[in-house]
Amino acid sequence: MSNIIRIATRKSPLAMWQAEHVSALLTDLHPGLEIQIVGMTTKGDKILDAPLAKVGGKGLFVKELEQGMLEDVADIAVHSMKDVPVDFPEGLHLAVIMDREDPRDAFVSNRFDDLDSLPRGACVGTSSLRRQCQLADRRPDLRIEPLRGNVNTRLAKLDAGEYDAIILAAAGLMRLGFESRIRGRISPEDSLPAIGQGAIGIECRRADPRTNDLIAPLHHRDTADRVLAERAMNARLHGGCQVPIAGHALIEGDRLVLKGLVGTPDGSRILRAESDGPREDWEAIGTRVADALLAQGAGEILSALQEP
Ligand SMILES: NCc1[nH]cc(CCC(=O)O)c1CC(=O)O
Repeated sequence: MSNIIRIATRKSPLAMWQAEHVSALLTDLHPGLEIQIVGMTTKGDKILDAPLAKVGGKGLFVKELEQGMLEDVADIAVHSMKDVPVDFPEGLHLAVIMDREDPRDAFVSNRFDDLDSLPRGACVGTSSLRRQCQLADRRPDLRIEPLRGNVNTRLAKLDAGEYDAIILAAAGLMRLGFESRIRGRISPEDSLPAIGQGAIGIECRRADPRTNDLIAPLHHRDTADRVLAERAMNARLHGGCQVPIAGHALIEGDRLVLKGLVGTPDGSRILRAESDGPREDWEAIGTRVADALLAQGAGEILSALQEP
């Protein structure tokens, strides 16, 4: 056992790519280490017709992987940080946050160059309340239609003519070799990215020093400080479910700057806040941005959305 690391992952092409990526980095770091990839189907992969916000939110994609580590059928789980809930089950922790890919949203279309070129009333696919809210604010005339499924499925639906354009994370497209499908990257001013977007995290058992030591070199401090600030904001704002919240941090020298946003799905209200401070104060910065949003009424917006 001592020379093997078992990676729990979802079986979607993006999740598999990310697991293989971590596998390749670990075998480079530790020659002789053997990696086994344990593919799992999560509840979130099975329920494809309902909006995620309605069926229980993001945790649906990680619970089975966490169970695998607790039951010792896997040693680590590789996640898109965007999909990782704020809290971890007893005994597990987020050991590593890896170097971030482009965190921006991407505009993907076969006919149009960017948001501004879309004709009045054009149909745009996204199931993310965060993207929907910012899109509706900028272009209230657009028809925004739900779009679920993995990245490959979403591209296929665009190609089948179901939408004039779709919005996806640039990171997922780049990882899967679809960079050429990106017509434009949407600036954070126009679409503030999701908390953790573009970053990969590795979760493992706390009481497993061997595994923690083996993966530690994959930790990327700049990305970690940024993503932890974004997550601290999220923790203060609510907890779990899928809601129109965006958070994006940058490092400038030894300072960390965090922008946050909460809005209504129809874009009729959008609250924004920003704060900065020494990078090691990521938690306080995240909390400050959340408090500034709450002072503007974010609590009412979020609780209205979470009512059954
Ligand atoms: N919600 C699914 C998901 N989780 C992570 C990514 C993209 C990769 C990343 O953010 O690291 C995607 C697809 C998308 O939003 O287009």
